[in-house]
Amino acid sequence: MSLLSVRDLTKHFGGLAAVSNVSMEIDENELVGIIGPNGAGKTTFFNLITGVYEPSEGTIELATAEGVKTLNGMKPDKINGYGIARTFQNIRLFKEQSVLENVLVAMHREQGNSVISSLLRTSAHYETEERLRKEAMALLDIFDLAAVANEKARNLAYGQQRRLEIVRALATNPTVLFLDEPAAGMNPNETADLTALIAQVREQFNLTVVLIEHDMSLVMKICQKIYVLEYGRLIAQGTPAEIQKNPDVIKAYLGGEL
Ligand SMILES: Nc1ncnc2c1ncn2[C@@H]1O[C@H](COP(=O)(O)OP(=O)(O)OP(=O)(O)O)[C@@H](O)[C@H]1O
Repeated sequence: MSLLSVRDLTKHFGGLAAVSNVSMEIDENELVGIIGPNGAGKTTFFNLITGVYEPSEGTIELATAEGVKTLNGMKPDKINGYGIARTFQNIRLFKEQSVLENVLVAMHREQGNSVISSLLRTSAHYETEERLRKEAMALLDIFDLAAVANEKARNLAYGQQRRLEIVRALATNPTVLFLDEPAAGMNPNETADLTALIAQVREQFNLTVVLIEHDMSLVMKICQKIYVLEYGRLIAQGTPAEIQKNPDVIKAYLGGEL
């Protein structure tokens, strides 16, 4: 079986089928892009996989160390515990906390550190804290954020905040990383740097990456496989080269250049 297997996934909002009969098989270590016009159902698809919404129909299965898990109906934290992490289209940081604290909070959720052990402040607790701090700093360093570790998140430049979001997702130690428009609002240089970083961390942490992105330069450059949604339906799938010449895809983008 693939790592993530989605079958006939459907989500209705009243009379609207935001996602309609979508099936996907995503393999371990694959880098997958999901594209489509505004309102095509891309974010809803992410919300279904990550437990924000429950599917109206269909199944989502993830191969884990404990066997195949059906994710339908699971809460986001539990799904995260099985190795799926995500970022959001709109930045969701703790703006008044430092960059480092933002990462540590994400790690603590993964460690399941109890309030009691924090209160007792045992030496084991201090050792764990120190190890987590080092890991957090190492992650921040990869994303060129170590120098601003003690800054409040609100003081970071926009592109840095977007990178910090990815660090926070990585801090939960995922096997699959879902990125919702990671390059949104970035300039071409920032987008190019981010593209390289995503490819690098995928390699380094042996991750599977699924990203929604409107920036075609990023999608076409790094994705091995692209899925195209339109009005909630999957209208095409293939390699970047196949997608670029697919007539249905070109039509969906109103004849625009891909
Ligand atoms: N909670 C909700 N309640 C009602 N309708 C919703 C809800 N969430 C999404 N929709 C609708 O579902 C459809 C798909 O929205 P979605 O945000 O998934 O599209 P998208 O492809 O991510 O769009 P964009 O590229 O603009 O972010 C849209 O018509 C949207 O208005």
